[in-house]
Amino acid sequence: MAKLQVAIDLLTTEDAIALATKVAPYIDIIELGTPLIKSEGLSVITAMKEAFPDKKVFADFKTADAGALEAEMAFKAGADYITILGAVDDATIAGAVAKAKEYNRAVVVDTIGVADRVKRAQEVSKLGVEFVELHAGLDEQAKDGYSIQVLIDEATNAGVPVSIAGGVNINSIADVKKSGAVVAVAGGAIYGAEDPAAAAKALKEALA
Ligand SMILES: O=C(CO)[C@H](O)[C@H](O)COP(=O)(O)O
Repeated sequence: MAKLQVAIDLLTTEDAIALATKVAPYIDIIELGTPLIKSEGLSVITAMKEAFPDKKVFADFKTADAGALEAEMAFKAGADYITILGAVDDATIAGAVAKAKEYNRAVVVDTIGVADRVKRAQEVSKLGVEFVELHAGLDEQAKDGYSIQVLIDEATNAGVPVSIAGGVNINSIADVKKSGAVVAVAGGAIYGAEDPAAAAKALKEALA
């Protein structure tokens, strides 16, 4: 069954932990968004892992260089996963993967900004990453004509383990599931909901 990842794009540790507390029963992976980590620093990773030791904590670093160094920072702070950008040199991804092996953690490649996401997903999968995030970021989603269907079609054809991120919600979750993605990432559909727990529960049930 595909896992459900909540992307916490809030700005304080307090708000992030409060949200995670509400949705934890329905969530497999807790993602600390890039703005949250920039706002609070590495301490938010440590606080989240201490609060939820049984959940996977995903640090959305979106690292562009110094993969080994940044991976070590994330893993030492308590992260189970770090994201490295797919648009960068293979050496950056390979450096992070080597560190992940040392710490028994994992690397996820984020394809935000990559023109051919499927081709890059297939390439970086050979470097030993856990899975590849087929991702349309918040700015891309805000553009006229954006549809998550493009990510769903890409996941269906990827042939390597992928997640989908970019507007996953209750209307798209059935197609996300059908695509074979190993993880469905939902941010705004959960933290922006009037009842985040109910929203997470509905998404989790749709993946079952
Ligand atoms: O990484 C991100 C932005 O860069 C978001 O966390 C990701 O796009 C998922 O959020 P949403 O479901 O709100 O699109």
